Amino acid sequence: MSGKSKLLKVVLLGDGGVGKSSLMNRFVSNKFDAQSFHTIGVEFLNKDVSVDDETYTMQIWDTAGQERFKSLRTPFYRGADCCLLTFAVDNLQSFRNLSMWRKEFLYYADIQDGVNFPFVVLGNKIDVEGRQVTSEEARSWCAQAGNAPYFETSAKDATNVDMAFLAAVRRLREVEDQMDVRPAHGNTVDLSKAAKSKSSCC
Ligand SMILES: Nc1nc2c(ncn2[C@@H]2O[C@H](COP(=O)(O)OP(=O)(O)OP(=O)(O)O)[C@@H](O)[C@H]2O)c(=O)[nH]1
Repeated sequence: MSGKSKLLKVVLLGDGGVGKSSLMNRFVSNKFDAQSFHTIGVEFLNKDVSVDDETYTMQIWDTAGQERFKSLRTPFYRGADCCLLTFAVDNLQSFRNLSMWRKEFLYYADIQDGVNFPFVVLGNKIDVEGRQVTSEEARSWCAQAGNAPYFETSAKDATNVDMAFLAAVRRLREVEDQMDVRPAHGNTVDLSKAAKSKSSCC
């Protein structure tokens, strides 16, 4: 791939054990380790991709989901271009914690406009029996969280893994396109008022 690809920082978040490292390894190296160890802090891997004729280097940051590693992972959220919020469909608590993960990300990444940030949600381990979260429940959570795209994945058998990561790039492009066409109310300077205030000043 040419040296012109854009670098995208993608952060993977979710409870410990939901399969974040396994998803990253499946996507980047097409490998799966049934004995995957918990991540300590963060790790990252790069993968070059092509989406709608544009090339990108996805820099995927895999974070440690366990609570005790919070202070090690949060400094890495700043500058993220997209965030993959991950839970395991056989673990209800990991689904309930999605709101907490979204909030933690927005706070430490210092992002005010969460609705317009490109999140993608992954319900992983769909190959496992004993599902505790339905697709409808997951979709309805995504709808109220800025309409984040939702994918049901299996890092084990590779179901939808590529699609979910590439969706993060597409979501980012969509959000950027929306921002481009939206009038910039917050930054608009009313020149007539500016002129008035200047004339009344000292
Ligand atoms: N059956 C099945 N097992 C999976 C899948 N994804 C991950 N696992 C297993 O789940 C366990 C935890 O996976 P990890 O990828 O280490 O989870 P993690 O989210 O990175 O965990 P932390 O590093 O603690 O945050 C490992 O034993 C994996 O082999 C999947 O899609 N299906």
